[in-house]
Amino acid sequence: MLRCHQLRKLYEDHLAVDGVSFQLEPGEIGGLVGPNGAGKTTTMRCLAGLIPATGGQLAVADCNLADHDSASLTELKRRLAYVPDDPPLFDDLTVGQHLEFIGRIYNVPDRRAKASELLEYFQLDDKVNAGATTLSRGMRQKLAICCAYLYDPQVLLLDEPMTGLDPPGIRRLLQSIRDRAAAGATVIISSHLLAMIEDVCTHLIVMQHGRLQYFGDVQSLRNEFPSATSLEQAYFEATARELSACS
Ligand SMILES: Nc1ncnc2c1ncn2[C@@H]1O[C@H](COP(=O)(O)OP(=O)(O)OP(=O)(O)O)[C@@H](O)[C@H]1O
Repeated sequence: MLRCHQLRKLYEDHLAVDGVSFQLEPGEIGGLVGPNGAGKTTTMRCLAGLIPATGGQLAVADCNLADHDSASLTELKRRLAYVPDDPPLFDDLTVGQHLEFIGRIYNVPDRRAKASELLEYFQLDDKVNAGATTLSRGMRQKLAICCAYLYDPQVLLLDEPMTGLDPPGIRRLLQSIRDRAAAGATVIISSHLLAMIEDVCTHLIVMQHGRLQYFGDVQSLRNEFPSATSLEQAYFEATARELSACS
């Protein structure tokens, strides 16, 4: 379960996230969308416990992040995976060594078999001995996703996960997200590729200028924007509402 209540994040004098609230249950997939600078990555980083929130209450995978204390953060790390849009890898490790390392620190049973399965699924099996610095952009992204999946986190936060992926890679990633949710994970996927996430999301979280413009399940979205025939159209209507309210 993931609960974000009145989240605020101030960077010095810039209010990047301003009172954002939403909630997702196990099995639900939230599409986090909004223009550049809307506060999506900041929200994800707060939910992942990487940066402290300035205000609000965050409960992620049964960990209360209000105090940002180290015990909660350690427990959260066991239960959550955050894949940033430009995942940091270890330059000195090969693909296989990345998975071996993550498997060891998370104490994953059958880590070798799981790692092989993931590498095969994401068509990285022929790169098992390749150094991280020799990978293409899309391969780096796939490896980071394999590392995240290896320990079966309860909550997955994927920031622009399709960046650099080829069409088969995107298709496999989206199917894997559906499968993870069907197995009980809670997932947030942030993306500008609205047409691609449309079929996978159960909920939509629209942010703009740090504020929540819309949160609800896909059915409510259809009721809220009855004339919109696609997620993209609903997105434009949701983000235009604020502009018209300001003018
Ligand atoms: N470390 C930081 N210090 C100061 N301001 C920051 C910092 N990180 C982000 N910001 C600002 O906070 C706002 C939200 O940034 P954020 O990266 O969360 O947006 P985003 O919705 O993820 O954007 P994009 O779609 O471009 O990735 C922006 O105005 C950005 O300039």
